[in-house]
Amino acid sequence: MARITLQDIRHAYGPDPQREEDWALKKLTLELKDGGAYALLGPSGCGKTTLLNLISGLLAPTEGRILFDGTDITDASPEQRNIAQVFQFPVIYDTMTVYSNLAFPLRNRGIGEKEVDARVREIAHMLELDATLMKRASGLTADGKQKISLGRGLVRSDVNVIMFDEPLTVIDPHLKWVLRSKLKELHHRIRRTMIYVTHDQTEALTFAEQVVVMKDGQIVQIGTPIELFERPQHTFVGHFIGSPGMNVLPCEVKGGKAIFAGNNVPAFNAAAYKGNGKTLELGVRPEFVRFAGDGIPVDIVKVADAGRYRIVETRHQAHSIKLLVAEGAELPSGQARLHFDADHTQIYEDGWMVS
Ligand SMILES: Nc1ncnc2c1ncn2[C@@H]1O[C@H](COP(=O)(O)OP(=O)(O)OP(=O)(O)O)[C@@H](O)[C@H]1O
Repeated sequence: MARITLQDIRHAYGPDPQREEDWALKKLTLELKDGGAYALLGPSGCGKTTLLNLISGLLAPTEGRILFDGTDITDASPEQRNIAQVFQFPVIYDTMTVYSNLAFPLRNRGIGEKEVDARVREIAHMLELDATLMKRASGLTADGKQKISLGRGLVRSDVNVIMFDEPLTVIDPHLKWVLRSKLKELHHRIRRTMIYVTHDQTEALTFAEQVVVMKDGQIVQIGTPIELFERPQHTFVGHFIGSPGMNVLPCEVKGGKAIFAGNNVPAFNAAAYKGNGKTLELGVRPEFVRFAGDGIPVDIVKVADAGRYRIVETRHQAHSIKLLVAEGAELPSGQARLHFDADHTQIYEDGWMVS
């Protein structure tokens, strides 16, 4: 296991990067704790795979250093870094049995058969592969084959880090949630440093203790699922995480008070605003908006059933504001007034939360 440090890392694929957009990964410093469960989360093209490949050694950074437990491994090969990787698609030997596939990474390192057998059976049991252990891998479904890939990634106990790159893509939707929770459980049991790359917020939030949210080659926030929900440091995090995402509304701040379309809106960090950023916005998640006797006047434009609650879309002038209302709770019709929970209403300056 290892603590992973990325020091002033930057990466460009082309030669001679000049402009900001030439960098696939903008300058970042990041420390991943020994034994932590991390997710790299962000939309396609934000730099997740680039970051993962820099850690695994498939790519050499244009700038900066990478350390494992304080030792500089920037120039070390992927083999020297001692990493296990699970990819989007199964990487297995079709002609071998499930058992031999799982045993392979261990036998390859000269581990004794007694230990091989114990590890293989333990991992197979965790992944519910016991019944198929002596079957040929070729006979398994795509789900089953990907479980073998996961098992091969998890079976060694001497790796510095286990990396998962969108590992559940080929998994049937109904099995996805089973494996998501299984991986979390596995992390609790084996406590290896794990990095999980995904663009799916549910996967990231279920698996990780710390989620690294990325956008345009930059890290916009690192936090626990609760921190990302309660205190998005950037409007992008507010939008990207949550369903529906955070309401982001234009505002002004005067004398330490936020004003949205002529309405005073208490916001927990309004008094901290001192700058003169180009864009000022307030953010409040639909979970922290409620109907009230007085407050911002709105028209109700749409109600969508989402199971245990309804998503109500309202409009104030040209601005859409969404809120969640519990199933069975009474809904006003036509017009209503909204109250934002001040502790969960925050001001953003040029996209970043004012602090
Ligand atoms: N081999 C390459 N050569 C040139 N540019 C690349 C290369 N690989 C990635 N890029 C560019 O670097 C940026 C980051 O890509 P990266 O694959 O790291 O993003 P990602 O978040 O993993 O996306 P996805 O989820 O689609 O895999 C993108 O603009 C991409 O076009």
